[in-house]
Amino acid sequence: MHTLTPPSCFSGASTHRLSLPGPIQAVKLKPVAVTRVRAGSMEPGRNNAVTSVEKATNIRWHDCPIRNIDRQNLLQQKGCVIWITGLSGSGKSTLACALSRELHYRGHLTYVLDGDNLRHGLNRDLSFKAEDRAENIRRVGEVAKLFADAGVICIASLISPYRKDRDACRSLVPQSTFIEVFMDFPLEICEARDPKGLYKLARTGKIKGFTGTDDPYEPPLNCEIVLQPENGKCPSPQTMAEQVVSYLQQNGFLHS
Ligand SMILES: Nc1ncnc2c1ncn2[C@@H]1O[C@H](COP(=O)(O)OS(=O)(=O)O)[C@@H](OP(=O)(O)O)[C@H]1O
Ligand SMILES: Nc1ncnc2c1ncn2[C@@H]1O[C@H](COP(=O)(O)OP(=O)(O)O)[C@@H](O)[C@H]1O
Repeated sequence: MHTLTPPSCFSGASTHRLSLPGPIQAVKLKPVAVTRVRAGSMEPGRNNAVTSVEKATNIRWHDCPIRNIDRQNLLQQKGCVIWITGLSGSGKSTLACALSRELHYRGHLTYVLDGDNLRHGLNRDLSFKAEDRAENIRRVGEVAKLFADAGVICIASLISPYRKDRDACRSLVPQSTFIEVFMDFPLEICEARDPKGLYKLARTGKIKGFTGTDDPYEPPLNCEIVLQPENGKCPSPQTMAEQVVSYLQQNGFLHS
């Protein structure tokens, strides 16, 4: 059982008192100026729901008295983004689940953002061309940032083939809270697994632009954790999950 400490932003600040919810007062909203994207600027063939979005201006950040540090104290952990990248079939989803389970059993709150799953909803409008992959990664990076800010250990598992897209996600969160994990397993291993039969379809030309066969994958140059075969054998998902948990422990993400 944790003791609730007052939110950090309240200490010594008599003007900042936590008030109990009272009657809701009507707030008169000022009109928000919008910049409309001209119809002519819409890209044909692309999802115009994205390109025609009205960009709001005159918007201000609204701070909330309960902050990240307060949520961290409550959860006894430091929110972070564990970004698992690698080829299809390299074991990203398997590791994400093993890690989530391992941390959950140790009493930590996690959430998995899996590329395949998100393409059923949030990212259902995106294809696999480079700009859509970039948008896919950008959106997941933003969602992961919110989870981490909520104090959650957010595990994102996506191919995320482009270095600049991954680096852009890294830059969204406080330094050291983005932990990039590279599934450094050669194409031959991933292709031999081929659990969804996608490599086979790609090799026979039935899928175009498949990562690793006819689309690029840029390995990280300087990531936090590299997982590789050992003595020609792939470590078990449990062993790899424990390696990531050790990193989290050693770097102060797990308070208890
Ligand atoms: N052309 C092409 N290239 C790569 N992958 C493909 C493609 N078409 C479909 N799939 C399936 O989509 C899954 C990858 O989705 P991601 O969102 O992780 O991809 S990306 O990060 O935007 O590159 C990927 O899942 P994983 O096998 O789990 O990686 C594939 O099952
Ligand atoms: N460490 C591992 N050792 C052996 N097989 C694995 C390992 N990790 C994953 N697999 C198997 O490899 C296949 C691909 O794993 P998956 O997690 O779906 O990869 P990805 O999400 O990168 O596409 C699955 O059939 C899975 O059971």
